[in-house]
Amino acid sequence: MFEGHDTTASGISWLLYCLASHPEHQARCREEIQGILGHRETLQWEDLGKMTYSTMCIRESLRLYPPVPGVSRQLSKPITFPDGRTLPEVLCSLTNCFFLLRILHLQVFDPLRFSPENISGRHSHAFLPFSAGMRNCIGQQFAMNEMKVALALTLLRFELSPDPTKPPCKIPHIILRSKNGIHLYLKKVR
Ligand code: HEM
Repeated sequence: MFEGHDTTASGISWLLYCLASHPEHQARCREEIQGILGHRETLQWEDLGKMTYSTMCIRESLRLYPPVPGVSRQLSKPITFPDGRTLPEVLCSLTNCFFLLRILHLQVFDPLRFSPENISGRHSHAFLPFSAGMRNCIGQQFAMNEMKVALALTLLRFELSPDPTKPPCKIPHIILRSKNGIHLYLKKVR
């Protein structure tokens, strides 16, 4: 169940963990969602586009905890780089998004990395949770919307905090999981 199921489950789980671990960002997302919904308890399609801060948090969570830690490709023909070095056709090249995303940036949860001004000069391939090119994720918009809905409906009802006795232990298999699960406490908001 790679496409569209385990990926989204992983994305939502790590997102909730990130926000549980960063109450200040969790509160800001909740305020944003409450401001958009007012007295409503369900989301409308138009609401999703207004979740600016929550979207930045989702992207930051995908950067630190990419549900697909790596993708592999087989070259259909050899490539020669400008400096003369070549990659042969048979080589299966692996882009380790997990490595890439974590090494190129600080390992601190900072949603403002994805503010409009901060992303304006950034290369489009600097952030690759959904891969890129011809075989990128066809469900990425759907996945982002699923994550927004799950986040909004959860934060409207619950305050999240991590269980300090059971920190998650990441295992970057095909899908990024936690070996021991992700344990959070939920407290009713109202
Ligand atoms: C957070 C959620 C998701 C993440 C991080 C994610 C990530 C990815 C990545 C990295 C790839 C490329 C894999 C590769 O080339 O080896 C991919 C492919 C794909 N994804 Fe997603 N995905 C997510 C959700 C979804 C959803 C919700 C759907 C469908 C509704 C979906 C459908 C697909 C399909 C069909 C492919 C194969 C595309 C192709 O080979 O042309 N994904 N996804």
